[in-house]
Amino acid sequence: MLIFLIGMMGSGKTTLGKELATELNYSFVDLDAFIEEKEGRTIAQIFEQEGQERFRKIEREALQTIVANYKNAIVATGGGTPCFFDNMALMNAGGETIFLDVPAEFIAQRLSQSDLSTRPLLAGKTQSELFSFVGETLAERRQFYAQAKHIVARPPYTIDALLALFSL
Ligand SMILES: Nc1ncnc2c1ncn2[C@@H]1O[C@H](COP(=O)(O)OP(=O)(O)OP(=O)(O)O)[C@@H](O)[C@H]1O
Ligand SMILES: O=C(O)C1=C[C@@H](O)[C@@H](O)[C@H](O)C1
Ligand SMILES: [Mg+2]
Repeated sequence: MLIFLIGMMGSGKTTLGKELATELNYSFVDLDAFIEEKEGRTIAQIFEQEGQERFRKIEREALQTIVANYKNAIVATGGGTPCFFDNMALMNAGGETIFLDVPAEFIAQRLSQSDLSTRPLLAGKTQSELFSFVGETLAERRQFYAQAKHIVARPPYTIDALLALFSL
């Protein structure tokens, strides 16, 4: 089974995805890391050198490669992945999708304690800009995220909550 974790930057896709893969003895694929390895440069460099539009095409192709080549894997997607092309339909057809619906205030709080320079959409933002950006972006993206087959909408955001979705 392929399980895609979706949600905003900072919702915990990478952190929870790694734990879930270990628990299920599945492979773990982080879409951002997969792209960085394939391209030989960081996400920030891709944005800087070629812009977001090109990044979204690279991201779409990487997602197609993963759907075609992995069988039992947890895939932590990028925060924007569900919102471009028909990526949501591709993931729903290829496996199970789980939206980590973490409130904007939690996310902004977590992100404010992390390194923003690796996240090009957040780099250089002040604390108050970060809080408004997260709130507004989540509101815009919700229509895409909400197409997930499963939604974890309240704490605790733990792997037990994810395992319970599949009665595992
Ligand atoms: N359940 C949690 N409780 C508290 N903090 C958490 C939790 N999950 C993740 N974090 C922290 O939040 C930050 C972002 O988590 P993580 O990198 O897993 O998010 P992400 O969804 O993969 O984000 P991105 O889309 O930017 O890759 C990290 O600093 C992580 O330690
Ligand atoms: O939310 C987003 O649009 C992004 C999230 C990250 O995972 C990266 O994919 C990139 O920084 C863009
Ligand atoms: Mg991540």
